[in-house]
Amino acid sequence: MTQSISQEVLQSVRWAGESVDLLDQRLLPEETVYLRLTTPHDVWEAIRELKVRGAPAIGIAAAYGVVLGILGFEGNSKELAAEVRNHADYLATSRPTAVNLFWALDRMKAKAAVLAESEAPVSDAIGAMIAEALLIQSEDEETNRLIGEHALTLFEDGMGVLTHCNAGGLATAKYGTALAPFYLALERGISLKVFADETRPVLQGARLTAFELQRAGVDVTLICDNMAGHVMSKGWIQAVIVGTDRVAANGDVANKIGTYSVAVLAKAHGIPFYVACPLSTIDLSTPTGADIPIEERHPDEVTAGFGKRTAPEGIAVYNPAFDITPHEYVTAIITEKGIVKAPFSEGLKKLF
Ligand SMILES: CSC[C@H]1O[C@H](OP(=O)(O)O)[C@H](O)[C@@H]1O
Repeated sequence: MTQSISQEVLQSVRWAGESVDLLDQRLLPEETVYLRLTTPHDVWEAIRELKVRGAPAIGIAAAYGVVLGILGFEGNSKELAAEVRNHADYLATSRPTAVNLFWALDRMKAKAAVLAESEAPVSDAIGAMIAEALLIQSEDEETNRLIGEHALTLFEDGMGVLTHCNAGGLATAKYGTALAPFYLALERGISLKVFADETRPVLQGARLTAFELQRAGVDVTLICDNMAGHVMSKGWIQAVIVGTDRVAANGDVANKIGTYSVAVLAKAHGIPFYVACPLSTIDLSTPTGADIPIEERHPDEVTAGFGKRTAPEGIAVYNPAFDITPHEYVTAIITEKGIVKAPFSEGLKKLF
């Protein structure tokens, strides 16, 4: 059951003791509404319907979704581990591309397995599972701050930086990945001019990145996706930085649809193209971008987004939510452990 409650802090997701408070990002920027989620299905639906979105935020929400499924569980810790696996496997069906969803769920299953081995009393085991989900969220906050520090070394005062989609605080526990350096730059008096692609069809750039950055006081200019090449040709962009939903072992990057086009334009203009992500988004078990499942979403996102029909009824629609940027177009991958440059296969392995 979900209900709306008011909240001051603009945090994408928060554990509330026996429920999850989740910011309904579909309603931003006009409305700030927190939903109170109480079941794993509530969380599954929130992820599927983009009430919560962004790879790390999805993983955090899913971890809490597992916890919601085991509150009050009666049995032993081995039976609890089986219950955790059931809820995790269900939540894993919500969206296919962001590896953080599976990374977080695997981490919760592994924790439950350790607790089962130790034959911990089930009430202690449930407490430990709650603590693990909270740790996933708190670690992500610190990770993003470190990503921001490393990314900021790549930017100079007065630079124009373009970003695509939303890889900010709303997509993570806090700060964001690609947007983290913008917040740090502001704190340190380094002036960056950010250009945010609106990012059709769901407009995460217009509705979320522009909202987040404007609210923080960052110099941000909103552009339509088809303007990226134009602003680059005018010399207004000295770097591009984006988030990602999954980095393959060879450095190929899955990210919001339109990212590949931006990467090709950046290369054509000799502009560095940076990808910011935590290690939890790097998937060494996926060899290349061709092996990353690309989510296809409902045609209405394209033809009737936000309630206004903008195409004829029944028109054929192709609506992939992500695309793959080959590693050849990536200048560097910025993580909490530092900046990785080509050859990515070697550099990424060394992070672990
Ligand atoms: C920091 S991960 C952000 C990443 O997730 C977004 O996808 P979605 O809004 O569909 O969850 C987009 O690809 C962002 O770059």
